[in-house]
Amino acid sequence: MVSLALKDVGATYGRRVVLSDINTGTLKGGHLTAVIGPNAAGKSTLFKRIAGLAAGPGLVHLSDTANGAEAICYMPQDTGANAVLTVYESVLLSAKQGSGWKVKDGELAEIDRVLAALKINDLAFRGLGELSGGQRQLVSIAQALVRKPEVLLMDEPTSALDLFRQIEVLGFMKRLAAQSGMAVLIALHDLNHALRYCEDTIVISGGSVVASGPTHTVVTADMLKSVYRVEARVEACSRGRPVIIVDDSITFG
Ligand SMILES: Nc1ncnc2c1ncn2[C@@H]1O[C@H](COP(=O)(O)OP(=O)(O)OP(=O)(O)O)[C@@H](O)[C@H]1O
Repeated sequence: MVSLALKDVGATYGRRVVLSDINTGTLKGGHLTAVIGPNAAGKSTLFKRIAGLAAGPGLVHLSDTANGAEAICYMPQDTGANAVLTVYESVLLSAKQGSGWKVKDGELAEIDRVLAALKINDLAFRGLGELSGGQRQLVSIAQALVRKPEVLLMDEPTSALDLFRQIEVLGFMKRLAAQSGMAVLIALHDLNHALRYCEDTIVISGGSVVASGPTHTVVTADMLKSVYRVEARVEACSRGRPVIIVDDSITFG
């Protein structure tokens, strides 16, 4: 099963240093890791650096991969819609990326399977340009999944989805990771989703990792206060699951 580890990783845009000294333990395939932190902390930049789309020092170390650097797929936060293509064509194009244009029956069946799993098969022959924001986000997830990555970096994949689809997609990703051994890193702003679906969590603030480990040990009232500047409690709900209750924002000084 694939695993990923970051050693002294940094990222720069030109001369601007955005991330520095990012070290992680081994991030194992088979489960979801949340990457959380305030706006502009560096979450997207970290994903771009891991995917080789941003420059910087340090080592992104992949072990036990069948495909090397090709194993990594980055699903960006904002996906431009090529209005000329249908949903099906765009997903097929993504599946064929870097592997020639001959299409096998199995590949078409895989596209059908992914569209059905995300419950968007009814959109297959609609133009991308005529979709809603949430529909486009589901298509982006389909485009990433048909590439069968070993490491999938999902940048706020549920930000445009309604409540039903948020929990459907995250539950589906959790089952898929467990079945396939894929390592999934998900940038999230909804920390209750991190608590519910992600075994591990990495907290980025100001371009550095300020906490990491099993989610329930990382998402605490103290972290919410120091990193997010909110007064909050993590309490068990009536079903025994931990949930965050935010009481107030904190203004320092
Ligand atoms: N192409 C770029 N050139 C220069 N600076 C950039 C570029 N992209 C991002 N930045 C800067 O890098 C910092 C980190 O941005 P990044 O997008 O990684 O944050 P983020 O944690 O994903 O934020 P958000 O939660 O708001 O999406 C920010 O200060 C941002 O302005």
